[in-house]
Amino acid sequence: MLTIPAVTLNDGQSFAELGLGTYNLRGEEGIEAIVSAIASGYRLLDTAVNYENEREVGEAIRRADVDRDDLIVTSKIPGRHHGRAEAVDSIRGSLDRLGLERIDLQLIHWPNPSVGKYLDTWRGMIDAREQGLVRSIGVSNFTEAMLTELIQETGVVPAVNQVELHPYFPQGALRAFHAEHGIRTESWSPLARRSDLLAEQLITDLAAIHDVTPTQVVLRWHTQLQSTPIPKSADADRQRENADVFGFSLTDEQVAAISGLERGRLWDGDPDTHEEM
Ligand SMILES: NC(=O)C1=CN([C@@H]2O[C@H](COP(=O)(O)OP(=O)(O)OC[C@H]3O[C@@H](n4cnc5c(N)ncnc54)[C@H](OP(=O)(O)O)[C@@H]3O)[C@@H](O)[C@H]2O)C=CC1
Ligand SMILES: O=C(O)C(=O)[C@@H](O)[C@H](O)C(=O)CO
Repeated sequence: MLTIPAVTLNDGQSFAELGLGTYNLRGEEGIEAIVSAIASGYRLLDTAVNYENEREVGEAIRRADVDRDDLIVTSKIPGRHHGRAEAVDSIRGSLDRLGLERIDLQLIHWPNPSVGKYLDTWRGMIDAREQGLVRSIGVSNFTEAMLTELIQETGVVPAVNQVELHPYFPQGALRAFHAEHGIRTESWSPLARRSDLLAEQLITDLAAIHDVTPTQVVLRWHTQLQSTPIPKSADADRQRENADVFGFSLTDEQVAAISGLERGRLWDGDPDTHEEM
C-alpha cells in the first residue's frame, strides 16, 4: 500500500498531500472505485452535496478496511444552501447521507457573489465546527478579495481553498496569498480533466527523464507547489499511478517550466461570475 504524506492545516489538523476526487463516481461502480482507492492508500476523499454521491462515499468507507478516523472526508455546501442556519442544516444532511458523525473538512462549494450570502454561510460553518459537526472548515473557488472579507469579518482563516489549478492555470498570485495567510491550497481538475495536458511535449520529456508517467509529472508538480491535488480516477491502476508521486522530485527549473504552460482556465469557471446552485 502507498503512503501519502500528510501536512498540518492552520487549525492543527492533519491533511493529505494528495486525495481522491469523486465527481461522477456513483452507484455500485463508484463505491468499488472509492474502496479500491482507499485500499491503494488514499485517505482524503472529496465529495459534495452536488455530486449526489455522499451515500456512495459513506458506503465505501464502511466497506474499506481502514479505521474511519484515518480518513479525511470532505464535503461541500451548494449554492442553494447558503445562509447561516441553512449551512448547518446542509451539513446535517451531508452527515446523514454519509452515515458519519463528523465531516473532516467542510467547504463552501462556490461563493455565488451575486447572491451575497457567502459570509453568512461562513458564519454557519463556524457554528457547525463549534457544534462538533465538522473538524476543519474551508472554502472553494474563493478569490483573494472574498478570503480577505471572511478573515476580516470573522477572524477565522479558512483552512483550505480548493480551486481550479493545473499547469494551464497555475494560480500564482492566489497561491502566494494562501501562503501568506496559512491557507492550504487544494487543486481541482489537477490533470486539467486530462485534455491535451498529458501529451504536452514538456510533460512527456520530463516523464522520460524521471522514468515516470506524464500524469505523475503533473501531480508531483502540484505537491511541489504545496498544493493538494485530488485527481479523479475510476480505475484502480490509474489511482495507484496517481498516488505514487512521492518517490522522485522535479527541480525548481522543471517546476517553473511546467508553470510556464499557463494559458487560462479550462472553462469559464471564474468565481466572480460563475455561480452554481
Ligand atoms: N470545487 C470545485 O468546484 C470542483 C471540484 N472538483 C473536484 O476535483 C476532482 C478532480 O477533478 P476532475 O474535474 O474530476 O478532473 P481531473 O483533472 O482529476 O481528471 C479526471 C479525468 O482524468 C482521467 N484520469 C485520471 N487519472 C488518469 C491517468 N493516470 N491517466 C490518464 N487519465 C487519467 C480520468 O479518467 P478515469 O476515471 O477513467 O481514470 C478522468 O477522465 C473532482 O472529482 C472533484 O472531486 C472538480 C471540479 C470543480
Ligand atoms: O465538480 C465540481 O465540484 C463542480 O463544481 C462541477 O460542477 C464543475 O463546476 C463542473 O464540472 C462544471 O462543468
